[in-house]
Amino acid sequence: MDNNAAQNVAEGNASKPPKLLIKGGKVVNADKTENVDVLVEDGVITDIGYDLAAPPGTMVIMADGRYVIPGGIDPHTHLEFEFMGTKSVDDFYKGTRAAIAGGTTMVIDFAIALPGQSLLEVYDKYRSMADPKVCCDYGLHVGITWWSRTVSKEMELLCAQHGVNSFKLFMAYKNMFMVDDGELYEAFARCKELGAVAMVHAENGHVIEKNVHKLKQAGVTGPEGHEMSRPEEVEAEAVHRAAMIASQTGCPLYVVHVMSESAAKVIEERRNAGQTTLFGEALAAGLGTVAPDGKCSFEVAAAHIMSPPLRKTRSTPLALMKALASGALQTTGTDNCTFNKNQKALGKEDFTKIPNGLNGLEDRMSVIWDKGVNTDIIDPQKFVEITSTNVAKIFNLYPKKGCIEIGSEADIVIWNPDKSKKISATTHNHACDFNIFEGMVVRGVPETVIVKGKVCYQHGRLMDSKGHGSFVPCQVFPPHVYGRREGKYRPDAGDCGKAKDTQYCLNTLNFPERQLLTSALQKAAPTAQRGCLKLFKVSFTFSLPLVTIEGFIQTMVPLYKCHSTLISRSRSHGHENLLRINS
Ligand SMILES: NC(=O)NCCC(=O)O
Ligand SMILES: [Zn+2]
Ligand SMILES: [Zn+2]
Repeated sequence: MDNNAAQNVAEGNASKPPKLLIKGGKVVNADKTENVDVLVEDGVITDIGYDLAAPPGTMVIMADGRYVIPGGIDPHTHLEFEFMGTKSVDDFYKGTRAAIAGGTTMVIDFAIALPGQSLLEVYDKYRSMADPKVCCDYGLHVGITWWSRTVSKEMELLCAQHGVNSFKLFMAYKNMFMVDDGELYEAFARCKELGAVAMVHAENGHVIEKNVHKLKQAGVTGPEGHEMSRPEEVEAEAVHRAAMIASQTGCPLYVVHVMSESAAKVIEERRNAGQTTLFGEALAAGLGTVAPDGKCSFEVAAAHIMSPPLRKTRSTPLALMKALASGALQTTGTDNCTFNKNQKALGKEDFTKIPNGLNGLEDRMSVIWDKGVNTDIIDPQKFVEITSTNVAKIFNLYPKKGCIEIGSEADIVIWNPDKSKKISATTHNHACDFNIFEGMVVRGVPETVIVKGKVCYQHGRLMDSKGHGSFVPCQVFPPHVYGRREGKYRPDAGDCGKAKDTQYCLNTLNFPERQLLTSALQKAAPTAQRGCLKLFKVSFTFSLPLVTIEGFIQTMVPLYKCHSTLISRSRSHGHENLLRINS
């Protein structure tokens, strides 16, 4: 490194980040691992290759023996969130600082409008809280807790003018955030029209209310009542219901904080049945720990309370990790929503008043590496996929984020798989006074964290990065979710009249997409015959998202035991969009 570059890094506040050359590391993307060097200029990756030379003024970072991975993207945080009569203590400064210390270089937070409140107003409020102080980039999901024509219109404005492409609906928190099935339907249908991703907090709020009432009648007021009131099936039922409504509206659905094996199973089953735009997110908390046993103090029990609850079942973390490994779940977040002990004490006499939420933002990457990679359940590529790439794809940030490619933003982590750390509230960078992973020793830590080309963390030291991050607009119609579109999306296009023989014009097939695709494939299948390897060929014209169809066919075709499947787009048959499967 030359003198100027060295001084910039030492000060940590250079206005223009120096050029960086990361040498000797193993670059891991979700789809490949290569021993290559990475050159960064002006916050962007400008070259990747063998033995790259350092241009003048370049800071060279040696990464021998370490992995070079895309910075983590946490799709689920609640920073300075006003909730249950108090406010989460990690604000956009402390929270994003803690994120960087753990190898996360972007967060997506939730701007949640209260019933009757304008979505635009709450969005503006979040922008003004976050913009001046975020240390890394951030995006916003908007929470919808009521339904009206105004809400519908504001969703459109948020998508068209404000860089929002995802909306969260709540099936729990009755009388606070909860919407009913009709409102879910309206919101999902609107998301589909706008090309947005619907998100859901899936728990049955009515059943929880009844259970709370029964528990209180029986004299249960302590924190143990929380999990008792929200058993696994209460979560699983809501996941199923939300997925069904998403299917009926044709809307992609992202289930946040999947906390139980039963809920993960519902997602897996529906995906296997063809609902391939159903996505599920596990949390660091659910992967790394379980609910404490009943003998612990109020303080400890309350600190672990979130919704859906951390499960007592000791097999849950492993089951969730396996669900990520198999692709049944796709992403990991944290739901970082931190409260101090004095805030948790609001529920000392009544468990329903304990503010729901816990930490994870700083520890997510190491906890998942330790519980997933070190145990051989996932490999480093899968780690990258579930901590960064899939989030970038689902929320349309890819390939700007979520990968190490030429042209991508330089959000890069040099990951030391051999170094360990002991997690503790006494040393963490969060604002809260408790850490649910207290005492856990994790092997695999970030050594250097580069955010948009600036070294923001190195060897345990955080550089001052207040305001270094910025808001990242997320565009609608993520190709990963809605398919690759050319021109205008045509959800209502009619039969083109050109489909012949084994061709089915899917323009005529609207809802429910899955059943219609199934029967179309079944009609094509006789030439293949169930269970044999005979060739068959079928072409579809479609107005549906390509990814939906590709994903569907990839799950369907093996049912017919076809030898191999090639799916390609063709324009040669006079169909604007022709999907051909050769098997
Ligand atoms: N999850 C939780 O307990 N707190 C944050 C709000 C939410 O995501 O439901
Ligand atoms: Zn939630
Ligand atoms: Zn949340």
